[in-house]
Amino acid sequence: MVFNRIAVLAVSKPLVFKAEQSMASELPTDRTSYRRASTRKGDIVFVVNPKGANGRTGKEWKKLVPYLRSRLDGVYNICESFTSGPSHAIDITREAIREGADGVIAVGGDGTLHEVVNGFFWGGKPVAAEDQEATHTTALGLIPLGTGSDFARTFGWKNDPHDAIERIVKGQKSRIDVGVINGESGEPHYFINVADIHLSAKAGYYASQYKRFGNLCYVIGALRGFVGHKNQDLRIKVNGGEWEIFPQVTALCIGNAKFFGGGMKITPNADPCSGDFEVVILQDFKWYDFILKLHKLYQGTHLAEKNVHSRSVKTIEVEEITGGGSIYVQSDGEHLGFLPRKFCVLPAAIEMLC
Ligand SMILES: Nc1ncnc2c1ncn2[C@@H]1O[C@H](COP(=O)(O)OP(=O)(O)OP(=O)(O)O)[C@@H](O)[C@H]1O
Repeated sequence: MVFNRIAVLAVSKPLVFKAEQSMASELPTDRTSYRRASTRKGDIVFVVNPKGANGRTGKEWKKLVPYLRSRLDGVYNICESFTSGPSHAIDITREAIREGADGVIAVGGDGTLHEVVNGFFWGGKPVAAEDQEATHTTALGLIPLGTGSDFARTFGWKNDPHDAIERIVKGQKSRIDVGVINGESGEPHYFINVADIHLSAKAGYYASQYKRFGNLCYVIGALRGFVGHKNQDLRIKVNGGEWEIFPQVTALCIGNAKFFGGGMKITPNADPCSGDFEVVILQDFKWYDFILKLHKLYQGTHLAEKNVHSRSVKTIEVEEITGGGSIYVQSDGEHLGFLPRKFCVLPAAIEMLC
């Protein structure tokens, strides 16, 4: 894989912190990545999606930099790297880990976090520092500045970047689980929040086209998702057991954490430190069920409904019974393709600043 290089911005003397100056209105045209600062104070790499939340992330980040500098200067080298487009955060993260960064912080929404998490892996294995003598691992961090920022909700984190910086300063870490998704071919794909199938995934696919409307994008996405929607019979295999048939599935959601779709508590018992996913299957929902039961989905009280099934799993395979690969799959709000897919939990796979 070829990496191009982007500016490295470090606060430590003699290096000059250039974060404010670099926040140009134009993005760098070359796709470049993180390079380690020369002093060995410990590097924290901030992977900033300037286009997150319809450009709000870039503006908020610019305002945040002086505060960040005041809180972290003297403790860490602060390195910032702006993403130039989709998937760039993956490359930046891999390079930062190989170079021995102490932390990689996703600055943006769940999509940016998702890409940073994918950067912790390569070729089906965790990425490691090139320096064989490195004694630390790279921790994942998050400054939630996206449209939905659903992952942060599980931890009860407010959408306040100053709080997020305090978490980085405190340096308290927990190991959290990551989900891995395998398809019929290709590289495994990783997720940290919720992976979901069918109507919700189709709605998410459309919602991503309306992010300029803020949280309203999820309503628009759901309305568009309903057009032509049909509940489908699906076959699932849990923890390597027997295949089971679930008729008339509206959506199947695999939660490593609890929230998706801009605050819906879809998998209310999921816990990213548990070593298990919570799987929630909605069956035979009609459009009016969403109107009548929407408040329950937001409160996480929908599990008591008779056509909602929930269970704790370590692996789940999902297939269509009939049909030709038209059932949408998304992970962490990012479109991933279509069924079939296999989802496995990787317990305690990443150390997170939380
Ligand atoms: N420079 C860029 N220009 C355009 N798109 C980008 C750029 N960098 C990253 N992206 C893409 O932007 C998408 C959305 O980013 P992000 O998740 O940060 O914000 P959001 O969608 O507003 O928030 P949320 O996912 O929490 O709703 C990601 O899928 C990512 O691939």
